Amino acid sequence: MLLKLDKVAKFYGNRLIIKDVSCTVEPGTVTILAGPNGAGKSTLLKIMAGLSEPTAGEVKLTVENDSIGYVGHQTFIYPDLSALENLSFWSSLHGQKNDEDTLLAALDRVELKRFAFERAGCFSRGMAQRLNLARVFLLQPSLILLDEPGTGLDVRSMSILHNEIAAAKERGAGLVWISHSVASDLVRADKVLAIRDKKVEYFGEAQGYTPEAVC
Ligand SMILES: Nc1ncnc2c1ncn2[C@@H]1O[C@H](COP(=O)(O)OP(=O)(O)OP(=O)(O)O)[C@@H](O)[C@H]1O
Repeated sequence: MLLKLDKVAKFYGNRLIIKDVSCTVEPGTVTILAGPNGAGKSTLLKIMAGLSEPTAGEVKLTVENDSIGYVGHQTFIYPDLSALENLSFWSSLHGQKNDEDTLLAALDRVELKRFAFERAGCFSRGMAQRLNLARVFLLQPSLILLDEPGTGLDVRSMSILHNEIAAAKERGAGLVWISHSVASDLVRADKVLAIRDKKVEYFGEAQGYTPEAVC
């Protein structure tokens, strides 16, 4: 087990967002986090990432903070640095020293190798999003938390994302993924955690989940 939530609740001020959320994330699995707009998916993912404290309940992690990769709505890319410098900087922040070949290979995986020495500030939204994915997947985290990582990606880039998700799962990472296309991404998932009306409506095998019933 990589992560366990036990009866997690979150209030913003006096407003209850989610309550009684219990689930586990196992190595080598993909869990889709589903639910309607405003259900509290991003809030829950931030709690899993340790970026937000639950108001009640427990979050148990068996991995170090450095082994959590989080892709939120912001890309955390430095516009004045090149793509390569961004990856190098990010690696060093996490105590990793990657040589140029490794960084170029990471850029190649997201089809940005030929832009390696260009300022990231000039990148299109999709390119920035792909660089952001390279940044997270490069570090090979044990737990990967993805908040709508497909936003701004075209069909080809979506397949890059799907390949990275599959490769991370293959090497034993546990992934929690807020997808904006739950119905089509179910085939890529092992489990679904669906939130509705502030609580868990479904936590179980992806095969047994019917998106229409929840969203
Ligand atoms: N920092 C915050 N302070 C106060 N309220 C917040 C904060 N962050 C989120 N909320 C509120 O909490 C609720 C859940 O938001 P959240 O972003 O977690 O939902 P979501 O399921 O990810 O939504 P979406 O599918 O639209 O991205 C929303 O009503 C939102 O306005």
